[in-house]
Amino acid sequence: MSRLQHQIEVRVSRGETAFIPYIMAGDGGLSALRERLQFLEQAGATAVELGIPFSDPVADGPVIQEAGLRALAAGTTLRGVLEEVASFKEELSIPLVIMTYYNPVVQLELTTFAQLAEAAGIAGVIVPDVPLEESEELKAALNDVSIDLIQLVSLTSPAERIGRIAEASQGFVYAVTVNGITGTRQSLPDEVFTHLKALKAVSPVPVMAGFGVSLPEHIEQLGAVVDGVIVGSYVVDAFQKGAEDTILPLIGQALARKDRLAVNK
Ligand SMILES: O=P(O)(O)OC[C@@H](O)[C@@H](O)c1c[nH]c2ccccc12
Repeated sequence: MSRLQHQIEVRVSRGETAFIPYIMAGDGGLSALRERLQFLEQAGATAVELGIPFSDPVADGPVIQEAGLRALAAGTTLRGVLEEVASFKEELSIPLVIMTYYNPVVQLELTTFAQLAEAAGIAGVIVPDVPLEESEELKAALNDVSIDLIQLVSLTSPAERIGRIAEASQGFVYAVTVNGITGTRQSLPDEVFTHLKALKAVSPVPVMAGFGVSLPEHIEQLGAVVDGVIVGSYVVDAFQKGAEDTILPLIGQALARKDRLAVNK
């Protein structure tokens, strides 16, 4: 079974909400990566989504875009990140998910990417600009080395498409809770919860909700309907300010057991 799916299910079976922070690889220099990953593992993250900087990040909001620019200025490349992770992977026990646009993958070549990712112990890959219909080749290359290809689903897609995406997704399915770009915000619209429940009901893999999650309340509310949350901009901003301790209350909320009676009903 998928390592990612297993880790998420372990957390959920304990009554927790799975928590996947996103960080931009190479922000703060590639040498900061190892320490940041260790910090997140020790703090209780379920897995980490590791972003690869790219010059044209169409889905990224301003915080992630700026982190990407800093990482690019520091000379960060997809190959460099994977080689760096390979050098310390034994020290980490939580799974890593690479988030990259397709262009850097194509430049590296699909099979080289898959081999380097395998050598780095990567568990899953997210490529937001490869739609389901065009993902076969990428999926085959990754599955050859036992790496999951995670699909993103927009909650406003037709029900039939949502079902197909969840069926095809491996490790978990990434539920995008806002139309638009990444970034923090105050409250989650009501219809998000209705859509998430519908997705959860049809998905054979765990459902992780991301985009705009930045407060403990968001995690409490989302944890009641899905398996976990992904937090990007808040985490990237915290590391950049040297204020990573402000991530701890979010992880604390995710680790707090939900009311078991309610959950088991
Ligand atoms: O930053 P937010 O709103 O917390 O959302 C997570 C997001 O940043 C991360 O998962 C991500 C960064 N870039 C992406 C591009 C597409 C999908 C997802 C992402």
